[in-house]
Amino acid sequence: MRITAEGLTWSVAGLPAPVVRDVSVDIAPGETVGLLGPNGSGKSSLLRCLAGLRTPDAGTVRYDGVCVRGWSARRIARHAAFAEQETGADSELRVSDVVGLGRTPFRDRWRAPDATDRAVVAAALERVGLTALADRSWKALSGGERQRAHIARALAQQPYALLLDEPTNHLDIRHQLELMELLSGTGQTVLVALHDLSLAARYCDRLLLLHHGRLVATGPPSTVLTADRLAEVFEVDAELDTDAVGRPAITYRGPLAAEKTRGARRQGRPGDTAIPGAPEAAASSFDAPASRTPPPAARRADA
Ligand SMILES: Nc1ncnc2c1ncn2[C@@H]1O[C@H](COP(=O)(O)OP(=O)(O)OP(=O)(O)O)[C@@H](O)[C@H]1O
Repeated sequence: MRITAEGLTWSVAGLPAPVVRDVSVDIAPGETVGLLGPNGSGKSSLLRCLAGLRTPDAGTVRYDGVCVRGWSARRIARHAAFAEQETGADSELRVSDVVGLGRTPFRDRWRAPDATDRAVVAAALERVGLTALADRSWKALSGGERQRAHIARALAQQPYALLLDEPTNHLDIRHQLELMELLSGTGQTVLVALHDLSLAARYCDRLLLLHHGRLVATGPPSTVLTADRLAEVFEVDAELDTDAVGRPAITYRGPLAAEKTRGARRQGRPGDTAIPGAPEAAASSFDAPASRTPPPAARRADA
């Protein structure tokens, strides 16, 4: 499924500037796109706008060219699954019940899960390596296990697109790598917010870089991740090299000294139009490559 947004702006009353500011993106079917940006740059808010959980003040979100404004949550959920950073841990449910919530958009309200639902849930648990914990109480899970269960819930939704907010932040390195391999191999459209730039560089086809709510760069990892941009946006001193498969390899020397970052902060504060060093941002926002992999074929009744 292609996800496009044009001129998205989302504000919160009382804040001096919109949280998401005039963002345009075009994510091709089957693409794995990393959403990067410092804390508070608007990644979660943009994901929520794209998942229909926030109504933008301006701009449109389209799934395969159809504007989703006014769509019910159920209809959205039949197209895109959204997994948030943190959710409540007090549930009395079993792990398989939580993953089974991903089947809700396809069931009548009062119908119990059927054999298809159970098979889909079992397959999703298997894909994230949680089969052995299917009957475990949700409350008993570790943070990383819970995070993998949320991914399983999103997979059980059998969406055309996955919108994931920092899905690796509680995972050990093996599970981080496994998850990124899983995501980049699903064939679904994936937009994933990540703080780990190296993971993003290695597994994503393309990156979107947000700063103060604006999209300041988009393109393949090798063009988005440059030493200058890491200095300007993340305020770190980094050295960029190329790894054995041609992806950027980052070595961090440390945070930039305060005097070096003051200029970048001044230039990037709310109200500015764009940060220096990223003049191509607006012009290159619509550079999605042609479809790489078709969306999952056999699914279920559509909206
Ligand atoms: N409902 C809200 N009410 C008030 N402020 C909000 C709300 N939602 C987002 N913000 C503010 O908007 C900014 C962007 O938040 P958002 O969560 O989208 O950033 P983020 O890039 O996902 O950050 P992080 O990397 O820390 O998770 C933050 O300053 C946040 O405090």
